[in-house]
Amino acid sequence: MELLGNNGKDRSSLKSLRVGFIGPGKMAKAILHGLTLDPEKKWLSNGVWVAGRSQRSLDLFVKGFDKESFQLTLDNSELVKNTELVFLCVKPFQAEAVLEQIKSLAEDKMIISVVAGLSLKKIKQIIPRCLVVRTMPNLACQIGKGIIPFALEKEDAQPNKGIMDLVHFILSPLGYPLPISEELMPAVTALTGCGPAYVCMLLIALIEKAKAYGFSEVQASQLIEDMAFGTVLLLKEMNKSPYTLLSEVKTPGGITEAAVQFLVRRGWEDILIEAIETANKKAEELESHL
Ligand SMILES: NC(=O)C1=CN([C@@H]2O[C@H](COP(=O)(O)OP(=O)(O)OC[C@H]3O[C@@H](n4cnc5c(N)ncnc54)[C@H](O)[C@@H]3O)[C@@H](O)[C@H]2O)C=CC1
Ligand SMILES: O=C(O)[C@@H]1CCC=N1
Repeated sequence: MELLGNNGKDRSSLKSLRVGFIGPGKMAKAILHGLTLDPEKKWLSNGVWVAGRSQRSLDLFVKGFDKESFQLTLDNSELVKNTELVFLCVKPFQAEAVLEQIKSLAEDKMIISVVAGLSLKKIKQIIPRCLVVRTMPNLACQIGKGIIPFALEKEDAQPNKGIMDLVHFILSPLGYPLPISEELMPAVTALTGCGPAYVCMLLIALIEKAKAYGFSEVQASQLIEDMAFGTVLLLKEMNKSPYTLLSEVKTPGGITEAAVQFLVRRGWEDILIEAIETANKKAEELESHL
């Protein structure tokens, strides 16, 4: 595959790589923002192609960016014709139709799919001669802090090392790329793909309670968001585990312990675990239907 120059080891060919996004939605925008964080700006210098279903969605997508850097199209095939690296960012049930549309033009190109439930096998069934990467990022890609588990096809038992390095190289401006085996995709979908939603639910509950105690909306948001931010930063900067920090906050016989014991009695952890299992099951079901 020419684009990969010597199995991904030759990076000089990447300088001229043209990137495209099919599906100008939330995830594509997060990835685009993430790519702009790359210090060499290598991905955007050749012009970025974006394909969508309506001109309005395309215009909204590039709002806030330098429009000159983009080629917008309503034709997915035109995008694939003009790019070497395609981020597939449509909803799961839209993906197969898109792959069928682009299949004759996508041979020998690289497709990075973020589509939940869409297997490597399914993509290769439709486009046998493309290089495909299956990922499950989260929206923190937008600020270069995403977790990006990815799976590659395996030649024999192991994925090709050169390709693995290349994928790291492409995805690293978005955060933390993590190679995993494809069987774990439903699990990471349930944990880190959906994860920002669980964190937001916790924050919303606390913000609502702060408002009920009489804090203004602005104060309540600041109190809770900064508390959460400080907590995670403390874990990271002091290399502390959540288990340790929990025991440090929880004075024996004290106030935190009263709240923690209540949560344990009410099965808070079990509820969360069941929610993750529900998401995992849903991701597996999606995979069997796509
Ligand atoms: N939102 C999230 O946090 C995450 C989403 N994903 C995956 O990313 C994918 C996209 O999700 P979102 O960005 O949230 O959805 P979205 O609805 O914001 O974006 C999908 C976009 O695809 C466009 N589209 C639909 N059919 C099309 C077609 N035939 N050709 C071109 N464009 C078409 C839609 O108009 C829309 O702009 C999904 O498959 C989802 O599983 C993965 C990880 C996290
Ligand atoms: O809710 C969803 O289906 C997608 C997958 C992970 C996050 N959003």
